[in-house]
Amino acid sequence: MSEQLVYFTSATVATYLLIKIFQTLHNRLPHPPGPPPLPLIGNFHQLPKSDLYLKLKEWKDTYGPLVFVSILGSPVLYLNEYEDARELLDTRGSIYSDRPRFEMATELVQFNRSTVMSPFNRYHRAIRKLLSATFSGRRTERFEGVQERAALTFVNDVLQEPKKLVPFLRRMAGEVILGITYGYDVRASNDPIVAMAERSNAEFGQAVTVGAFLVDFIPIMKYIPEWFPFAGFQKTAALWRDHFHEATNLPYEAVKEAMARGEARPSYVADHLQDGPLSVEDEDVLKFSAMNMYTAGADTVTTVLKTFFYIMTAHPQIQKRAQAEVDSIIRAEGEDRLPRIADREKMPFVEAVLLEIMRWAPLGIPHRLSSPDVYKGYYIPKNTIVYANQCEMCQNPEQYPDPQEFRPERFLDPKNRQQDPRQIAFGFGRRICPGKELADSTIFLTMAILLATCTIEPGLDTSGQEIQPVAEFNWGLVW
Ligand code: HEM
Repeated sequence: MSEQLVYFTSATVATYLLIKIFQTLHNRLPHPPGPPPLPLIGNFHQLPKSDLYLKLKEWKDTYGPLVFVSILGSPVLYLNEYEDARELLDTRGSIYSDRPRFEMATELVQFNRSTVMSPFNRYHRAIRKLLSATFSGRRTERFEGVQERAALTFVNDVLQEPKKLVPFLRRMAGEVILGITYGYDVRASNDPIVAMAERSNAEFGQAVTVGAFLVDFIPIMKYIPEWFPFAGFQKTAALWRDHFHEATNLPYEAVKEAMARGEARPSYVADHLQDGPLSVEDEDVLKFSAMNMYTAGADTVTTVLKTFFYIMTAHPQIQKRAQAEVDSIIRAEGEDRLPRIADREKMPFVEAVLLEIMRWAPLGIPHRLSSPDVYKGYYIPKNTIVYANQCEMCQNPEQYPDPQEFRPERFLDPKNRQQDPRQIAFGFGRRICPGKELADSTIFLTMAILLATCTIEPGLDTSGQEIQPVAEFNWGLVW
């Protein structure tokens, strides 16, 4: 054997032994602390049906910033502090950016083709590259006209029929997102594209409900053919898959046809089709990511603006101060115009109201760890589902004194800068929300236009008494 070969063989054996020793040491390290699990079900029985955030708070108070549980055999880690989320989900993002896999939702129905459920792979990277070319940084500024039109239509509609506030808000969010993604004008009622997207979104919600489908616990069942007795889930999966593809293809094909007629408006899809036809793979990347912008973004924007309405009715003095600030800019020096996004820097109080609203963040969307890791002396196994507990981070009293109080002024004191909650609410690392700039500017502009044109007050009951709204949050994946 040549000297070189001996050298190479010994180096390989030594490396192998080192890796083995390293793995053995890791396996001896404890998991992060958490409530003791039961055999088989783990901590499943301790998860409440609602208000999960209260249980997570209790666990945080007992076990500390990192809480490790096991849910039906799946390891789950809750990150309660911002610094841990930054370190794991951002800095170590190359291994903390996968998503949970659901046999029914992601594999059978194929929701893994949408951005939010895609595994962390080449397909996901291709999606994020395309999205970033249209949506990141200040690139959405060219769509301010779409945002302004949608906000004005909303104000007009809600002044005429205030009871339809929530459906109108949702339509406004849809109009902005579909306008920018496809150059599409949403119809005033019964819009076919919105209807299809909403149907698919509702089916997604059902498909990812833990415990709804046995195939999620017995993955081999996915090979049972559709005609087999008790294989109803296969029929459901096929139907939902068709709906998902229909919702994805229809608006995409409409843009292609409009481009062929020379009538397409600027949009995300048109941006990426203008250089000629795409390969089948690239078309998938574009059309599935386009549809997911609506399904991921409409609910969240609606919820934040609903919270704005609640805050304005609950705190009339905050509304007055915000209105005075908006008026001082748009009616200055004989002007009388609507607010624009460019006015933002001159409206620090309205900005602070927005930040304080964003502090009511929900639990984040789960990431999945794709190889084992060691952190702060704890062993975190491969496939651990990792949640940034954004809700807890935004209520941290060390960062935000009296966190339960709605106090926009907390963001105005230059000597005591408090953390921008958008750094938490839009998630982390390579999965950070790709619609964050669009969401942020849409919310700001809508708030400013509302403050410039309306006064928001509680409704009256039949005896003329004010109905005081109550804040009730459904703290799920969204809020
Ligand atoms: C205030 C409004 C919004 C909030 C608070 C919000 C928050 C989030 C959060 C927390 C995530 C998960 C990040 C992570 O996994 O760490 C996310 C992902 C996502 N958001 Fe948003 N979002 C908002 C609006 C929007 C809008 C308007 C759009 C589209 C126009 C959008 C599109 C998406 C998509 C596609 C993903 C999946 C990203 C991926 O998995 O790579 N979001 N968002």
